[in-house]
Amino acid sequence: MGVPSKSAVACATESGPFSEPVDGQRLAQSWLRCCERLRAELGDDIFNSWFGRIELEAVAGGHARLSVPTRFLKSWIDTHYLGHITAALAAEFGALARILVVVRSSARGEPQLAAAAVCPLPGAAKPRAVSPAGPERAPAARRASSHPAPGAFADALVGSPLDRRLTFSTFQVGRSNQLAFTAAQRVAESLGGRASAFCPLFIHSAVGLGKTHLLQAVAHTAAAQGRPAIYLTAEKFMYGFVAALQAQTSIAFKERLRAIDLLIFDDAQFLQGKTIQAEFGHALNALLDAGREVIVAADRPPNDLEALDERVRSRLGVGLCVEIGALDEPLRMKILEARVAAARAVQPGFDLSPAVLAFVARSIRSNGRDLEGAVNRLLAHGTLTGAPLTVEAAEVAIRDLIRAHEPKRVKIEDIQKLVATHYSVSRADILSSRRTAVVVKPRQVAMFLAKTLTMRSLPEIGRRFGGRDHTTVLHAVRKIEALTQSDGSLKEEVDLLKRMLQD
Ligand SMILES: Nc1ncnc2c1ncn2[C@@H]1O[C@H](COP(=O)(O)OP(=O)(O)OP(=O)(O)O)[C@@H](O)[C@H]1O
Repeated sequence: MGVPSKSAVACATESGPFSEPVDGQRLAQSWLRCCERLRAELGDDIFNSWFGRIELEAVAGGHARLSVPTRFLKSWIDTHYLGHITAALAAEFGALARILVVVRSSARGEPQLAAAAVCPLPGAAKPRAVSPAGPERAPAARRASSHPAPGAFADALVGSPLDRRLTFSTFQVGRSNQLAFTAAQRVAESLGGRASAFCPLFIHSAVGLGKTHLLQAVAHTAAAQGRPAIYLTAEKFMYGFVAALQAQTSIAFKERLRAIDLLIFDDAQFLQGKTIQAEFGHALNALLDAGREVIVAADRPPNDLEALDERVRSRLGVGLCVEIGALDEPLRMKILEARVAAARAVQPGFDLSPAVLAFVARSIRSNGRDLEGAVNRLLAHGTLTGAPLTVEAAEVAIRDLIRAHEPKRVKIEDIQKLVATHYSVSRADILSSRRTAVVVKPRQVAMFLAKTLTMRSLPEIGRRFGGRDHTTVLHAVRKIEALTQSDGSLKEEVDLLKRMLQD
């Protein structure tokens, strides 16, 4: 346990219940009692999450000054727990005119535990009586910052497993991922030095477009350099935090997390639970304030992570935010060729003709995972049949992968039903020969949708709309096309119907 520094203790001069500065020993003992009260009042979870790093620095002149390591924690305490702290301090020192929470130095390195009274870790031996003579760390604080704790806590900080194939050299670069690739490389190169200019780096994309691949590439580079970095999925973080709470080592967990140079955080969209999110925000702030490097990936940009606390979102959004776009055909081809070359290392006879490669690159547009799946299918097909792989055979082998991503087939009958319901007419009205405005408009909209959402020809659509001529259909299509250019609300209506039919 440390002693409040002389200057901190003596700085307040106003009169009040404690117009004389409280001496270090009394301060430390009183704060320990406050902590016990707060823990009893708020429960272990909340206490361990928020109060472990608060230090009572001074009580004098009717004022108390507490310090915390980050701005985030300060604002959290100010908003949520100032009343509790005020009451706990009042029980020790009588009513105080002002409670001030300040942020301690954000320089790298350990918090200045020696200069203030800190709360004990749960389960730690009670701190010895404080010596007013000089700075000395509490046994609990010493354990938190320098020794790995056993069991669940140690396991929680091992990080998520890395796939050794996911490196920068196996990542294929194209138009849609060039920026994300370059930024991730910069983060990897800046390790150990100052944080890159665009920290935190936030990478987002739809599934399977290479976020994890890039993040793990950064982690491999860090590992090769022997830097203190950790790759964590949101799931692993949540497991680690809950395990640490259960093992009553959450403060040590947080200390360890904040001692790293680089946090690589994947699948941020899965972060759930208020306490856990708050902890993540807390760790994030501590790292960023200390100039550490942070890289985060999610399936959407920070602002769209609705489940995340507003403050975490905005903190994530202050650095560089990069989207990986859909893989275009040349990039799909590069990924396929690289995969085939890797497969050949395991099975030397394996190859795909340029025609098959082109067919796969053209047909599988979804993502890297499906491209990988396609190569595995074709490899298995070749191994099992021993026959040369034609485009026709390849089509059969990967048919389900292609189908899974084809746009939903829309039926003319469904269009007619939906449009009729939307305009409050019957399907029979749409198919009838009635020419009143109330029926003509829905009929024309339905014909337009049939032409744009299905592969049917004009004559076939005419037949399906009560045996009309194809010129009638063409007229309807042109008319709705023209109207949607000038009439915004009709355009919205048609777009909505389209979305409803395609979902
Ligand atoms: N540009 C690329 N070069 C090489 N492989 C790629 C590329 N993009 C994606 N892949 C491969 O596609 C597969 C899926 O990629 P990854 O897991 O990185 O996607 P993700 O964006 O993290 O997806 P999710 O959102 O589902 O987590 C991996 O095997 C990865 O190696």
